[in-house]
Amino acid sequence: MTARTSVLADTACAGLSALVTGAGSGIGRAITLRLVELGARVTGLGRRAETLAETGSLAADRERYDYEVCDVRDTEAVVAAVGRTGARHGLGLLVNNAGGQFFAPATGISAGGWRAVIDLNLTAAFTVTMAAYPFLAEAGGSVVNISLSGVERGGMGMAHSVAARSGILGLTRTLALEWAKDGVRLNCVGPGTVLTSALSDEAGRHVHDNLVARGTPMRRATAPEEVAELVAFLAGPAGAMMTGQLIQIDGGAHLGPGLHMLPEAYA
Ligand SMILES: CCCCCCC/C=C/C(=O)SCCNC(=O)CCNC(=O)[C@H](O)C(C)(C)COP(=O)(O)OP(=O)(O)OC[C@H]1O[C@@H](n2cnc3c(N)ncnc32)[C@H](O)[C@@H]1OP(=O)(O)O
Ligand SMILES: NC(=O)C1=CN([C@@H]2O[C@H](COP(=O)(O)OP(=O)(O)OC[C@H]3O[C@@H](n4cnc5c(N)ncnc54)[C@H](OP(=O)(O)O)[C@@H]3O)[C@@H](O)[C@H]2O)C=CC1
Repeated sequence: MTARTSVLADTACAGLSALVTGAGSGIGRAITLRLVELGARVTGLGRRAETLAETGSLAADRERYDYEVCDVRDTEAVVAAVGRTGARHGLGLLVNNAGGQFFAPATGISAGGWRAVIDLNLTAAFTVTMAAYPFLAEAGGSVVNISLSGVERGGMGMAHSVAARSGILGLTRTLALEWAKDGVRLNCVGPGTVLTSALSDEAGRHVHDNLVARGTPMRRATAPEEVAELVAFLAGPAGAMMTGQLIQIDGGAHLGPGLHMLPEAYA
């Protein structure tokens, strides 16, 4: 079965100003393109100008997209980029999507490797969210943090990343409580296997042979556009009473054998 992803009204995000980290590829690009298509204006963040610009060339309306080159692990750069974006356009939605990790058993993760993944997947999201807060509070906006399917059960080969994303879940729920008074909502979306080139490059055949065929009860990958539709839903009026949630979009992977990055998990 293939994915039918476009279910929202054409103007579902009209008037929304959004910031998407990692907008130059994969899931972040799909989210950006869908938000623009639904009427939002989006600033993309990432380290590579070329890929960020390419996202703009694919957008339904290039006038409603711009980008900032910024390493989200660089606090000063984040504060400046988010400040410029908020001052220019306001901020009704932040999507913390930039992230990633290498796959290794915990015994293969050095102190430096641990730090790199925690910095990218936990600390950077905290930094971006804090920089965005004044603008989100002004707009009564929301945050969507891109997490992992099965983050609450664990995943072999992902100790650093699961630890970071579990931290994000705790942060999401705590800020959902603290910022409800400002009308700011925060949610997590946990994709299962999404066939982006980043994943294929890192995991090769393991993706189809194990993650999809054995780890996913519905036996297919999640399309990036399906993740994008869910993010748009959460950002718009239909999501107005949803906060502090983790929504898994993974074909049931978190209920079945789960997704693991060490092939021995499926032996
Ligand atoms: C609950 C389970 C769910 C499972 C399903 C979820 C499937 C998930 C899919 C995805 O996330 S798709 C995206 C996949 N692609 C990526 O994730 C690639 C992204 N990688 C990166 O962004 C970077 O490699 C990094 C991980 C952020 C590291 O970047 P950095 O520039 O900081 O790296 P380095 O300076 O090169 O190295 C820092 C440190 O890390 C060690 N290291 C790097 N790679 C490996 C490796 N393959 N194995 C072991 N260690 C590694 C490196 O040696 C350095 O450590 P020290 O030398 O300082 O000790
Ligand atoms: N693909 C999958 O199956 C799944 C993915 N995820 C998560 O979804 C998110 C997107 O993944 P996916 O689209 O597959 O992967 P990609 O590698 O395509 O996307 C990651 C994006 O983040 C950006 N990025 C990485 N590091 C930094 C940084 N330090 N500063 C700014 N931007 C950065 C990259 O751009 P640039 O290099 O230009 O900076 C890139 O555009 C990640 O958090 C990933 O872990 C979760 C579950 C499953």
